[in-house]
Amino acid sequence: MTELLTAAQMRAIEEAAIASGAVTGLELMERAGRGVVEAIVEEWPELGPGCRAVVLSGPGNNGGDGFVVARLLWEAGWDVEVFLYGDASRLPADARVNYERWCERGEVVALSDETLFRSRANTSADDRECIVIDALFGTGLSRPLDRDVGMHLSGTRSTGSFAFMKLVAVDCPSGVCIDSGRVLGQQNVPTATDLCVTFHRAKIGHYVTPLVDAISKLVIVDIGLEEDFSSKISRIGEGFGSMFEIAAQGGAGAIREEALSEAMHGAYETLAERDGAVRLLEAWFPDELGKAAAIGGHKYAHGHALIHSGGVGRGGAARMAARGALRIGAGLVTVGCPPGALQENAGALDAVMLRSVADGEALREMLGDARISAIGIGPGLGTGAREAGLVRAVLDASADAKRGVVLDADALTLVAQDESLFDLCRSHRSVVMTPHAGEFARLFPDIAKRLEEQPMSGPAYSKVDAAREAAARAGCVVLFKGPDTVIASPEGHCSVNSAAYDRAAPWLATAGSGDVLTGFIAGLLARGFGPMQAAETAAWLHVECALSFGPGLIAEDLPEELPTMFRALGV
Ligand SMILES: NC(=O)C1=CN([C@@H]2O[C@H](COP(=O)(O)OP(=O)(O)OC[C@H]3O[C@@H](n4cnc5c(N)ncnc54)[C@H](OP(=O)(O)O)[C@@H]3O)[C@@H](O)[C@H]2O)[C@@H](O)CC1
Ligand SMILES: [K+]
Repeated sequence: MTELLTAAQMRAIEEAAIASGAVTGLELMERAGRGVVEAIVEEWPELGPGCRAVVLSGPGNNGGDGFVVARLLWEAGWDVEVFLYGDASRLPADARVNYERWCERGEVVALSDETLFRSRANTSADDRECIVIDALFGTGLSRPLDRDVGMHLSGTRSTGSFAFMKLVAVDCPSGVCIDSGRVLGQQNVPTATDLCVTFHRAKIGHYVTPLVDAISKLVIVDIGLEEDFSSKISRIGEGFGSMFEIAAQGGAGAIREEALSEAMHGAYETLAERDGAVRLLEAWFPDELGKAAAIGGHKYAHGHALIHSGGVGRGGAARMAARGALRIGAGLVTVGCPPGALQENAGALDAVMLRSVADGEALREMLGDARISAIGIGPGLGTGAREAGLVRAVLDASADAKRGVVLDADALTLVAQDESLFDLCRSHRSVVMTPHAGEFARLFPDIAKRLEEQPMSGPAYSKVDAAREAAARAGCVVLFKGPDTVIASPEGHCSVNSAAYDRAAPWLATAGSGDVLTGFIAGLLARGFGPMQAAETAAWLHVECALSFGPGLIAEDLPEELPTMFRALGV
């Protein structure tokens, strides 16, 4: 599990590293540029001397990285053209040094339609492979791109004149706010990018839509910023300014590392409770899985999950959820259904038990059994008055009990329709809501609207912000679904479970896969996992199971893949 950074956190890490005297900005820029070139060579080993590169550099340090890339490719025998958007005399110091180093080797052309067109015209008479390096803007983008710059960038993409064109973004595709993954201004889709090379750590925007959908491959280059040092700072967030002031008082000239770490420690202590970090659930294994598996004894020691089903002909979703809850390790799982659906369910269930539950009253009575340690309700449920009564009973009868509840699908629609149910969620200690985008908009219409508004300045409001705000408002863990699932707790803890890049599993978008996720969460809640932990672990395993099974997956395969996963994980 790693932390995703914001642009401000990344800047703070770089500034602190430079201020500590451990490294200079120029060295970091050299390492960044070298990292981009190495990533290009690794991605396209067939390219090399004689190939063409068009470098688009911007007015800040992202442009500086571009000049380094230009020089290193040129030294490797590539045919390099460099365009600058902005005024060379106003480049920041390190970018300026690299601009001058490039000028000893080649020309810098002012970026315009006309100059770029001339380059393209050359290319069309020339069928050599070409790489375009987007080093216009990185983490310093503060406002929308001028229309013409946006056109230059998307123009390189849409032109037919490049024989073999690959677009490589330095740090991030230009025009995107890296905190949110959203484009500033009117153009609302980031330019499709073949390879994005970022530095030290991925940023939040790399893992959420729309940016995550626009990048084919993300490479993270280690530019030597020390791990421990940065993990402390990334937690500090906004406290960094004052921390730096404290540290600066500690010495004349260069800030000593001891003073810095002391100041960091102080700031960390003050801000630890807020924990603004966003975790990426990738290549991650929750220790709790192993610990919980080690509990021996009676089946009740592993919890009892109740999954509530809809009426006749609507029970498949609950049965799949129940199978998920059982496979993930709940000691017992019961499907509760209306009396009329008993026969249908009985014919389709074996290890999962079955109970007839007529209405909310009957459910309340059943929940007098404190051994029922988790409930999943919503998939295939229906949205009538009887079903609203069931959801009310679940929330009422579980608020004081140590019982986790997962609300999904129709249960979320019912909560969105009835403020008194929403209030019950707020007063409950362990509810997990699992909305997809449509359900999210029904539950939190104003938040969804804010997420849709086109941002004009950064940092823009992101899916992470939306999930956090929703969780705080609902007093529940909110698992906001998608290939970029964001999970947030009311206390502000937040993680992203990505199904992108190396974990892309498009076949997971199959009917019923969300129902299985509900079952996974309910099963883990039954086993005693806390709501955040259950949601994170279930979401992570859900993608792992899909990756392990591969294409052709249907929802029923997901629970059946868990034993393979557990064996691979050594659980
Ligand atoms: N720091 C380090 O040590 C390292 C940094 N590294 C690299 O630096 C990058 C960050 O550099 P950066 O902070 O200079 O920001 P960058 O994205 O180049 O742009 C800032 C400039 O653009 C301007 N500007 C903004 N929006 C604009 C717009 N819409 N249209 C026009 N202008 C606009 C803005 O002007 P202003 O907003 O101040 O008016 C400012 O002049 C980072 O992504 C990474 O690639 C690596 O080398 C590793 C070491
Ligand atoms: K860029």
